Amino acid sequence: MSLQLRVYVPEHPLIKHWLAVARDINTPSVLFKSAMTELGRWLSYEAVRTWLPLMDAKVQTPLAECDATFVNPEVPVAVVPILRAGLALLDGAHNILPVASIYHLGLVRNESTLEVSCYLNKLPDRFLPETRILILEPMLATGGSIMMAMKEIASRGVASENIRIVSIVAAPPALQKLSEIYPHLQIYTAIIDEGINDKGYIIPGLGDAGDRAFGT
Ligand SMILES: O=P(O)(O)OC[C@H]1O[C@H](OP(=O)(O)OP(=O)(O)O)[C@H](O)[C@@H]1O
Ligand SMILES: O=c1cc[nH]c(=O)[nH]1
Ligand SMILES: [Mg+2]
Repeated sequence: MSLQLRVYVPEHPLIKHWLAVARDINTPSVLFKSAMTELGRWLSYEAVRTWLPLMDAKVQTPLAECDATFVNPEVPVAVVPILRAGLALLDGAHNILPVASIYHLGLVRNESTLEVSCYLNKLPDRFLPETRILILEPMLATGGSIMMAMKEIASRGVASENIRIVSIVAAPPALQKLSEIYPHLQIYTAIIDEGINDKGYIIPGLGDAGDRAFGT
């Protein structure tokens, strides 16, 4: 597979640990949800590292004035969780980006055909072009869901350079589709797995992320 897009798998002990917890079939739903929250937190932390716009300023400490650097409050930051499973990453992501706006996008695969349909779209009509958008999509499998999400977001005026994806398990078919259309997109994932089975599940993956996070 030739990949032009940039896929980052951060070498971080907490990411490895929570991925192992999430993968384990014996992990109960309540702990699975915690693992997803932690993965959402640490992968979002890595994803915003070179992406949040900064602003130089001066601050007065109790003792003296000094140079300071803030996150520029004039550049909007948005988080788009792909329901349902993306909701499980939201607490962690929102924890490090507390002023971000949250725009929910509800997508579901037909379990037989794997066709994706949209049942909830709370995206605005347009984003300001400089808006930084973090998409939370834990499973990149066939790529049908993330391609629909990217199309909806990009058509609202944001270049793919300003979009980053946080995923937990990414599979080659989804990465291939993304790279063909969005070569400058950056993806932060806990692991790249070997492939998908004939039912569209990632192998070894972690099973159905939505069902496991919500106990259904
Ligand atoms: O790359 P794809 O083949 O499109 O698969 C990925 C999608 O599959 C799951 O959603 P699902 O349809 O199971 O909905 P859920 O999150 O509500 O469980 C997962 O949460 C992703 O959104
Ligand atoms: O393995 C997979 C693939 C798609 N969606 C999931 O929740 N798990
Ligand atoms: Mg599901």
